[in-house]
Amino acid sequence: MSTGLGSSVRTWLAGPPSDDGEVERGEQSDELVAGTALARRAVLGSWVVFAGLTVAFAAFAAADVAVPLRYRALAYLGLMGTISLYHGGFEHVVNLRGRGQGFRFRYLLAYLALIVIAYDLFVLSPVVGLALALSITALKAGHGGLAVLDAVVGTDHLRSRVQRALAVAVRGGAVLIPAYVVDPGLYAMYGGYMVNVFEPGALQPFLWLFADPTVSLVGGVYAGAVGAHLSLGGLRGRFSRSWRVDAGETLLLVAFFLTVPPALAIGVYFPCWYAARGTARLTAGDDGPSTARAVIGRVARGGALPWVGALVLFGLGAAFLARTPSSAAGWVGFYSVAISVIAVPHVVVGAYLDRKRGIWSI
Ligand SMILES: CC1=C(/C=C/C(C)=C/C=C/C(C)=C/C=O)C(C)(C)CCC1
Repeated sequence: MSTGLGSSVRTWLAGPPSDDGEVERGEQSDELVAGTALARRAVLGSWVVFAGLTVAFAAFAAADVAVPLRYRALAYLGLMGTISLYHGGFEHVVNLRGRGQGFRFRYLLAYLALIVIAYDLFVLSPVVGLALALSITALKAGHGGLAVLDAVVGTDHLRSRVQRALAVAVRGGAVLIPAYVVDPGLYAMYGGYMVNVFEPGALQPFLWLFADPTVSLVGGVYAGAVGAHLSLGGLRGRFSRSWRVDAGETLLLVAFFLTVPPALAIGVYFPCWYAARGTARLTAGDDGPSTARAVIGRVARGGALPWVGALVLFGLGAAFLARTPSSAAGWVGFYSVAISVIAVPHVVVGAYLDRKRGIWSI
């Protein structure tokens, strides 16, 4: 399409976009990988938080101490509904800055149309909706994570589309698969809460997905993908700095999601990893703000309107629910459906269809 909204997944996988919207192949320029001290500090900060929580939860497990489900669920709802949701809107504000009225209108229209389609999918088949929700969550984490690596650290060890696709799969999969392997029953419970928003019991015929041999198979394939990603990157990038950072982060994410209980882990991941690093990434560009205060001010101003809009939409959704959840974990199910419905256009329109820039542009 000449509108600038056109399929670009393959282009994106080919490498980070350059200023004119084309992709760069092979070696990246120093400017691209330089980032700023601020962006690097945010990356470092995310490592500290994630390593700290991993150690803390490993210690809790060793001491047989469990954080009650209710508090984990409340932490998910609190962190996702504030920082993460706010940042999501801000990504579009940044992306639409300086674009023509016509483009903005088409962007918004495509966004709303996809919300309706994703919602209808949940209504027609909650289990297909759940599969879509999980896929879009992994794609957002995977592609968004790789974009930060492109901008702040560099990805010179990822030499092909296959390697970049593997990086997306491994980073995105980290958000879902380790926790699923550790406690498939808990996953089935949350998945159940998600489908129950539309059709109670819809997950019952699919409980084999949360038992062996499926769990072992999925875990085994994922472990193989992690191994392939790390070894291919190491060999092709000659164990360069970017490979060491990528490998360290990938293993940190896997350890985090193996140790921290799932809803809490996802609730920490999107605000404290995806949003924090995505915001810091902006400072790695030429025209981005360069102090923490300026960055926070810009996010606060830019994200307010879409945040209120999303909260109103979610509020309306909750008000018209046929069955109001009766527990905090039940609300996690509702919120996960709601955020996934808007995450579909977030990723598809905001990244894949936006050929020129996209929410993860540098
Ligand atoms: C809570 C939770 C789940 C679902 C989470 C989802 C679907 C989150 C979506 C987040 C998005 C799209 C964030 C965007 O910023 C699972 C994996 C079923 C089980 C474990 C707990």
